[in-house]
Amino acid sequence: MRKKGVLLVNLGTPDSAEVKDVKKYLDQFLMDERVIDIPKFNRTLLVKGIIVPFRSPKTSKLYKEIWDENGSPLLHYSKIQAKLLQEKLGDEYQVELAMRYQNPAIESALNKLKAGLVESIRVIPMFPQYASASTGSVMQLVMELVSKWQTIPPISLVNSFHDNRLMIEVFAENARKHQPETYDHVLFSFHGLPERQLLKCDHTGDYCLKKDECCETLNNTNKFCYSAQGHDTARLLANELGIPKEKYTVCFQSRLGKEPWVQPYTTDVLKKLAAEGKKRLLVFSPAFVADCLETLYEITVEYHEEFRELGGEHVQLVESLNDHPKFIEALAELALN
Ligand SMILES: C=CC1=C(C)c2cc3[nH]c(cc4nc(cc5[nH]c(cc1n2)c(C)c5CCC(=O)O)C(CCC(=O)O)=C4C)c(C)c3C=C
Ligand SMILES: [Fe+2]
Ligand SMILES: [Fe+2]
Repeated sequence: MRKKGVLLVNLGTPDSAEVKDVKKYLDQFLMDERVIDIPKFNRTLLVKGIIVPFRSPKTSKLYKEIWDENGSPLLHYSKIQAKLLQEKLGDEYQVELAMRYQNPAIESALNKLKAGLVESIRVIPMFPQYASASTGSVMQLVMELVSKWQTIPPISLVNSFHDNRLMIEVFAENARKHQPETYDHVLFSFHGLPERQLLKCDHTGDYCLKKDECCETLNNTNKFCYSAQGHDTARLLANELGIPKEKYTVCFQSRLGKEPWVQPYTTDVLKKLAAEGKKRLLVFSPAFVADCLETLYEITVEYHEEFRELGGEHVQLVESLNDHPKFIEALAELALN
């Protein structure tokens, strides 16, 4: 009997925290036309001439802060997720893990599925909210690679799972360990995205960032909008935990460059909350399914220090989905549908 193929794809991480590997990673990542979506000539000058040489030493230092005996947390948890999913789905399935950038490469994972003579392939980009720069990029590369095969099996791609019931339950469960009611305010801090990329997703050209609070409700016009899907995730989590609207803020971190990114920026929100006298913040990072540089360093170290310097006391990260059995169940559901 032929097996069904499942391909989990996360963003990717450098092969090591050393500058040379960080350079390779940033080069491949930021030269992606869906990530830095400007003409190729300008992108090459910007990425190879400025960002990679100047940013890599700094990024390498940050990676060294989170790198442990298991290597990169993102890759470590992704491997565990793939292994647990294989165990859960059993022998009728062949589960492979890939990273969009660096290793394990999508091409080699797809070749393993091809060698396994799978009867179908289900691709799960590991991003709860759809963005062209993450999910879209994974989809494009998978389709490009498979399009060259002689026999193309039935293939299906998960677009997003921002409202996945089990995922919401796991984040809520992880938050309850910290007693959310004891915090002054809750942040749902998503990875940022250039505003330009949000606008490109608006097929009407007249909705996103043109109407007030455009992303705050999810509707037929903005159903694939990263920000609108993020607000939906936050709303579901707040409902699940009984957090009233005035006690939480949706915000966006990790801005790169000088152009406007989706707002409000997490650092501005920290300043506002500190000025209002808030002392203890609970921070969710629901754009990621595993702890990574953005959760373990940017939130846990940088934002914590920044908030304390502003007069606050504590910034507490809600652990990511990582190896939680209920998240593996969520992945199994996504694989089966
Ligand atoms: C939610 C998924 C992600 C989107 C969308 C995304 C967009 C995006 N990212 C950059 C630039 C950088 N991101 C970096 C790290 C990073 N990004 C994501 C996910 C998304 N990025 C993850 C999971 C990580 C961490 C990986 C890890 O190994 O832990 C970095 C590298 C770190 C740094 O130098 O700051 C950059 C750069 C852009 C420009 C962008 C959208 C256009
Ligand atoms: Fe990123
Ligand atoms: Fe919008």
